[in-house]
Amino acid sequence: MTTIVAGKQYGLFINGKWEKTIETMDVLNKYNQESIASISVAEKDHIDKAVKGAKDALNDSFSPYERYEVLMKAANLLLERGEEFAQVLALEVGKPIRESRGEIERAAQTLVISAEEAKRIHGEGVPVESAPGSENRMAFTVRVPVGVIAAITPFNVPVNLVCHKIGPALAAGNSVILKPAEVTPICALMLTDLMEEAGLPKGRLQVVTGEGAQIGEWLLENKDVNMFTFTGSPRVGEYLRSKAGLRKVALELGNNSATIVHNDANLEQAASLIAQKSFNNAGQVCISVQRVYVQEEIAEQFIELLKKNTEKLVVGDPLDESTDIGPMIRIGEAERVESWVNEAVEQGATIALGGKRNEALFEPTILVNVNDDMKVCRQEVFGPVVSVATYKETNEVIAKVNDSDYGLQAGLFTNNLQFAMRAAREIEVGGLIVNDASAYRVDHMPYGGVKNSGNGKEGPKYAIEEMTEERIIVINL
Ligand SMILES: NC(=O)C1=CN([C@@H]2O[C@H](COP(=O)(O)OP(=O)(O)OC[C@H]3O[C@@H](n4cnc5c(N)ncnc54)[C@H](O)[C@@H]3O)[C@@H](O)[C@H]2O)C=CC1
Ligand SMILES: O=C(O)[C@H](O)CS(=O)(=O)O
Repeated sequence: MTTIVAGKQYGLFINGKWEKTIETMDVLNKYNQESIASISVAEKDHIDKAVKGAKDALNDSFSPYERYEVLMKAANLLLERGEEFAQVLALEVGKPIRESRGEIERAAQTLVISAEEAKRIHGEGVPVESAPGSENRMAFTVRVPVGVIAAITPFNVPVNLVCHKIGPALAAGNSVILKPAEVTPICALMLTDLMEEAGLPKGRLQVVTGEGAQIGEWLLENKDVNMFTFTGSPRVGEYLRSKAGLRKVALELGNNSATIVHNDANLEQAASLIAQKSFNNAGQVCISVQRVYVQEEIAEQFIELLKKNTEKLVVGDPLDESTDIGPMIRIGEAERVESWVNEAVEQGATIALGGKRNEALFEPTILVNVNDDMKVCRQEVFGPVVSVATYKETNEVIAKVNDSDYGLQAGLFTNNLQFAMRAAREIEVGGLIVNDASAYRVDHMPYGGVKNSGNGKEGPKYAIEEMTEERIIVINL
């Protein structure tokens, strides 16, 4: 185990200082359930001190170019320490080491993109003089930071999704109070050290750890928090929105991602990509492929190819270079997934591959003969299970994909341009990925969903728009 975390107690990061608390929470190695380190548990006064410090920091200048320099330095430091972060990711998330390295590379990219966007924040000229009586006036808009942003992040992608919050927020001139997931907080705490080393001015980033619901309440009560940006479950997202009042709330929530395989698709390509993107991070990715709709006449051939690609995947210790699928975040979550699979079988589904659990490890599982009302289709599995159903024609499959409370991203394998463009218009999602699976994402693209998948867009350029206010300046000459 990497020595940097072994047995360490991490403090809260408030106004540039680490503060340890008497009460602590253990962070577990998700493969063997042993404690790897502990985190401090914030009390209300810590939260209020952090919010005040974040607000006060807004008075200290931090120019766009300085933000660019700090974020670029942070990206370089992250790449230099990539292996350390990857090892900790593998420990605290259970994410296979090869996949963890990929997350670090993406997170550094997210910081670079944020740095570049820091230099491109602008308003526009507004031709007020075209209004009768305004011939002698001129106007333009400017974008100003919203102020203090509370950023709350999920357990599954704890480096890149933290960077998707703090990168754009800092690039736009805000201060951030980060509350990482209590089950996978260590990388965020390591990132905090790194941001300070990169020259981030004191107070611009505050990091608090502890009981999510309790800290959430204290942040909601504090009216000096100007915005909430949340990535996590619809349950919590909806709660935050209901309590935030008139403050901005950006929500990146759940999904039960569908991917369509049409009869003219490249089946080898579809089966390979869907196998990979159904089981990354043990399926704990909100755009992970969960529902596959394959056209009837090619279904048998496709399912065999999907099985062939899936049975190659190695389940095991995330620190082992050969591992493709590590443990789920909790044994309880693996037990939930197991119960959903067993319930689907009782309702008529067939396990084409997998279905077995060993503690927190769950085999990559393919279900067939499913129907859309089974939990494994209707709800968000957030585990290594993909359900394959068939369809006859395009109207039917578009309706099936849209028959969901969620709408984050969907995939469509076809070479039929008319069908692809019709799907682009009619499938109710934030992103349609043609000739790849629903789980495609690069960090500068607009990313966010509709319906219960949330609102707003991430991707630094788009997040910055949400993390700034547009102000018009009119001059009467
Ligand atoms: N749309 C997206 O980009 C993503 C969505 N997700 C979603 O997140 C979920 C899995 O992540 P989890 O961490 O289990 O989600 P979660 O909603 O349980 O927790 C997310 C964060 O919210 C905090 N939290 C919990 N209760 C809270 C409350 N009452 N007030 C304020 N904060 C609270 C937690 O401590 C954690 O930091 C899945 O539903 C998944 O779909 C995960 C990753 C990306
Ligand atoms: O949806 C998630 O879990 C992540 O946003 C997907 S990604 O950013 O890791 O591609």
